[in-house]
Amino acid sequence: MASLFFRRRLSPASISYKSLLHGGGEFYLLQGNMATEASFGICNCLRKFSSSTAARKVDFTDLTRPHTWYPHARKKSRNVFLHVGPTNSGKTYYALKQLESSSSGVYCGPLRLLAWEVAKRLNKSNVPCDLITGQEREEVEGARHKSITVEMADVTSDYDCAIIDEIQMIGCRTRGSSFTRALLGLAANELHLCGDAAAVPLVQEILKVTGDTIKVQYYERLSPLVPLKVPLGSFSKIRTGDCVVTFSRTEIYKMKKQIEAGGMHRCSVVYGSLPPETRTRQATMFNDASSNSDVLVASDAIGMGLNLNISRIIFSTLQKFDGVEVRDLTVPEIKQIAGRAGRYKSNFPVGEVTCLNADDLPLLHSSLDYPSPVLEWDVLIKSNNFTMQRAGVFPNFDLLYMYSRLHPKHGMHEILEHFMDNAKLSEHYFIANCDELLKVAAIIDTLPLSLHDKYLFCISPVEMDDDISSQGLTQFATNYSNNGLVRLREIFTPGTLKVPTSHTALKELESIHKVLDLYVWLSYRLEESFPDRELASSQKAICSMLIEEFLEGQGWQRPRTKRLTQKSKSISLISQETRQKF
Ligand SMILES: Nc1ncnc2c1ncn2[C@@H]1O[C@H](COP(=O)(O)OP(=O)(O)OP(=O)(O)O)[C@@H](O)[C@H]1O
Ligand SMILES: [Mg+2]
Repeated sequence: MASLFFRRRLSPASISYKSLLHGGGEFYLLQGNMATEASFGICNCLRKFSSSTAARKVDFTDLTRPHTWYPHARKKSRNVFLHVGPTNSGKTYYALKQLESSSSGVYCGPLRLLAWEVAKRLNKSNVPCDLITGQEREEVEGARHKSITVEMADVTSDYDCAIIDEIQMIGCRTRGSSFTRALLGLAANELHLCGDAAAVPLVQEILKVTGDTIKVQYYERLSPLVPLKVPLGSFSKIRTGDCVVTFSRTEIYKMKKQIEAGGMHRCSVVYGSLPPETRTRQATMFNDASSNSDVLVASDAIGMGLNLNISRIIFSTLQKFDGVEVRDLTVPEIKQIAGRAGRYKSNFPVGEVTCLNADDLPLLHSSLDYPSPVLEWDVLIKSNNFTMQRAGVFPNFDLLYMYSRLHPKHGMHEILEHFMDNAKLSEHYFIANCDELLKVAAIIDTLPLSLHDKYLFCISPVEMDDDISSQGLTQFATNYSNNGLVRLREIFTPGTLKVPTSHTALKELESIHKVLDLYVWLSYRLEESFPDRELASSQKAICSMLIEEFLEGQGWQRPRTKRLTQKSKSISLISQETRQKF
């Protein structure tokens, strides 16, 4: 029974490295090769599973030994290097140097933008490098290196060198389990972990049972970051290289308008729900001294690892709405964002940081002075997105499946809830928050889909709080369940996209982009059933082009540099062709 199970699951549709994950989005579990991941502990369960009496004795909710799920990595004695220190201290730079000189390797980043940046950098240094995220596969001939989003980590391949960037994300309530999986599962001779020193004790504890060798290397900031004693006070004092940080999209556009009304500056904008390609172009434009854009207005979407030519960070507020409540920014959040100013080797070697309002300065200064990184975890636990000194873990599909065999009447929602309520964990782990999955499960449980299909829809990059995005998912799942084939045109009419004329229309276009992105994600996992990837991709490009036209209308200017002009042209060409088609 166990082998049949494996054979069936190893069929291309269900497994192939083309995998089950999405990257750069919001929730990620699982990976390319579920069956192999089932590994030692679970294999034993599978064997026992052939006898239903024995199976009943196995507690599939026992997640106390996640390191045993990765037999491939456990066969290696890995040299683990922890590169820790403040922002802008060269951690990622050093690790990437090791990757570049390795015979094969993988960079695992927390964001699509970082994966793109690293792939570009390696290819530029003549190290052919594939780019793989949930929604992209850019393969380069002869590549033995990959730059990926962490959820795409392949725990069945051998690497000479692997990097996991921003390892402190292991404590993130939703995405931490993907970092844990990469940490325990990457089969690399050398594993480089970059991030905050706060992660050191936890990583050391977790790796005590793996037999790996660990070395910790501490870094110092490469260029100074100066907290200013005076607030900005007014946008009339904005200057080239400034980045104003605020957390709502309405505020971002309001501030952009206010700054541009002064007639001295043009602003690029970067925030989470902008399509990633638009975010990159906005950031590139800001970085390019010859473009018109010289000021950035951004949310904390700039907060991780990105290298931007920022001279001064100006916090317009030190509070943000985190989806549940308005709360103060945590110390690490403030440090991460402030750390974007004065990047080493950028146009501004000395960074400055201040607030718009004088009232916020004391909190800013005390946060930047905060001494003990380990204590920071105490602060982290109070924020809703991190947990203290524990790493996220989540049952892989095998466990859910085996549990479901014992409880055939249970839908995905009940199974997930059961794991949430009953999971046994060791003291270093917490079970990842799966609220988003539960919302999807409640919808797809009404459809006659296999558990595997349901699982796929659950882990897809849908934002259930976004009406259009959740409607898109429901429609895709319904059509898939009815016909086994989902044509994009059944849900979306190409040729109807327009430049938004209001903020509501802009938001709608951003959501449509998310639905198209979801289609592309599904098309990489259910290729035959979602055949219109090319159309979805070209429509995504149109969405970002129209959003950029909106930004232009808001005072933003198209870049004048040759490289960027060519980029814009190719996007226009795609859209023209697509428009002609319809
Ligand atoms: N030895 C070096 N020579 C040249 N440039 C360097 C060197 N070290 C770092 N840099 C550059 O300095 C900038 C910051 O380095 P890096 O991105 O590695 O910092 P980091 O510590 O990873 O920061 P963060 O915590 O924000 O991710 C990058 O632009 C990087 O290319
Ligand atoms: Mg870094």
